[in-house]
Amino acid sequence: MPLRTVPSAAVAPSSWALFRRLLGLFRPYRARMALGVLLSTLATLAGIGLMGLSGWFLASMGLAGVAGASMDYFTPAAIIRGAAIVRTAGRYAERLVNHDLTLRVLSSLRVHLFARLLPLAPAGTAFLGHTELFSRLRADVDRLEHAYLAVFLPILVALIALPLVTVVLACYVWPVAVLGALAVLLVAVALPWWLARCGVATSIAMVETEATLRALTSDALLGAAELRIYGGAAAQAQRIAALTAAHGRHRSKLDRLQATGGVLVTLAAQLATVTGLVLGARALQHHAIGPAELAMVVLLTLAQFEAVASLPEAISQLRATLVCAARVFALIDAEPRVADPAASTAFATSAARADLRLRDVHLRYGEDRPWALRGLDLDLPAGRRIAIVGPSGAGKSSLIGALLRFHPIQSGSIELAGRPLDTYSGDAVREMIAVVEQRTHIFNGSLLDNLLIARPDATAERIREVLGAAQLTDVVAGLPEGLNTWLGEAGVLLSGGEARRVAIARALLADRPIVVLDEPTEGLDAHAAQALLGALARLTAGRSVILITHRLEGMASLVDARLTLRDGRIVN
Ligand SMILES: Nc1ncnc2c1ncn2[C@@H]1O[C@H](COP(=O)(O)OP(=O)(O)OP(=O)(O)O)[C@@H](O)[C@H]1O
Repeated sequence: MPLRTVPSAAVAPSSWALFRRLLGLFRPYRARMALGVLLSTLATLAGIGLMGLSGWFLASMGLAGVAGASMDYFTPAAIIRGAAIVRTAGRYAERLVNHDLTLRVLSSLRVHLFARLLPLAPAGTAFLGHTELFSRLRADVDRLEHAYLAVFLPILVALIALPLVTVVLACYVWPVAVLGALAVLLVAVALPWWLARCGVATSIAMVETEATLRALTSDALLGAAELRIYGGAAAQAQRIAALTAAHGRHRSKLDRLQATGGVLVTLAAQLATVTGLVLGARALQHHAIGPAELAMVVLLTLAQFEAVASLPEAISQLRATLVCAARVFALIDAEPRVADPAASTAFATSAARADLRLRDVHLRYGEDRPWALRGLDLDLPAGRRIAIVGPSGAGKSSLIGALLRFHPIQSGSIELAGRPLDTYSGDAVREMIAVVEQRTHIFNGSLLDNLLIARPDATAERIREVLGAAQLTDVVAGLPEGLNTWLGEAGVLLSGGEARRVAIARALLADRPIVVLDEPTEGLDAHAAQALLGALARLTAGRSVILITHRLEGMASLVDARLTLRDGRIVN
């Protein structure tokens, strides 16, 4: 079973453009960002200073002891203690501010992404699938914190802190300062660049493998019953195992690269320190510095690497982060297939005006796909009730999709209340039409939550009324906590027929002038179906009804006329 993965084209925008766009998300939080950078720089400088000062202090104390001289150790000891406190407190505060900032950015990004996704559904999201969308909303967004915390912040801190260290070192032994700066540049720029180059293909492959693995695992869990019935579990498990192994290979290649980076950083730091020691000793010989200052210079040379030590690892992971960013931005940038007009026509909400008129409507799901609707004409004056009867594949669901502005029509016209449908926003159209679909989604919440989606301010009396009309009163009485019973994921506590009735109750509660009923009695026994139809007739009185079905049997009393849909057009 082939699964869609992230197309490599998803990483097409340049890394730099992606990185800049990613950082742009932090712009509204400039003040917090400045505070985070300041605290981080302070903590880093305090750590480096602590090392240098300690070296100087211990060496001075030792020398004073050997020479039998007295020395004021209170002041340097107090400064060292102060630096230690600044380092610890600064690190704590820095974590607090920077992680809080990142979480704020990611949660607002998630909300924004979700808001962008809704208008895309269902036409623009169906091709990706739920797992892929969920994966982008969760895992990809989570990974984006890496760009700020592990890459941008350390680079900025190093850019501010290290020139200061270089200046201090240059005041004592300038060749050590120059050498230290060169070694730090090597570690902070050349090494990460090389590591990123070596890991680029693996990083992309790893993100793609992770996404496919998530999709495959979720598919296997959702289809567990089918896999067991038809014996496909072993093959699915094999596919998951193969992908897990591939993921492991990518991961260990990146880990090896990171480990190599770590070794090279340590090597560069130690080489710089030894060379600093040699150059410092020469300065000592020429009486340019004292012995205690030599200890300070050598330890400062070593300590400055603390500011850049994590960069090679962070930058080697940057590519994977940017791949995730590309996946997230691709969703944000996706244009809805059905665009809302710049200014939506306001509805005169009276049900009496909700005439529907379709002329020569053509709809298909892709240029290479056959027409699902081909020249469909339909008139539904306000308050009229019609049945559209057609075999499977005739275009019944496509008609609903076109009416709700979920799918664009390629030609023809649809008018609602005398105006073209495309002069209304999708939301405005959907405020006029309630639909009970064939495949009803029951949300992971209580029965009451599921009803209130349609009308959050519904009164208890109205809820009782629609429950009665949808033949749900006994079902609710049998639930452990009545209306407040948690229905579980996808309403697992309900039978198919009960879920259908909840959807009907929801549509009735929505109280819209046009009601579309897609196979309302499917899943009900003859007695329950009759009772439901009677209730539907009463409750939909005065509204337009489109009853969509394969067979009208037993439901004819609900409608005034019967139309037949075949091959995408009304044939009688
Ligand atoms: N999202 C989609 N992408 C591509 N093709 C689609 C899509 N939805 C429907 N089709 C195609 O459009 C045609 C009409 O399908 P539609 O679902 O509208 O028929 P239907 O009458 O509702 O069928 P059924 O009664 O089986 O639900 C079919 O050939 C179907 O394969």
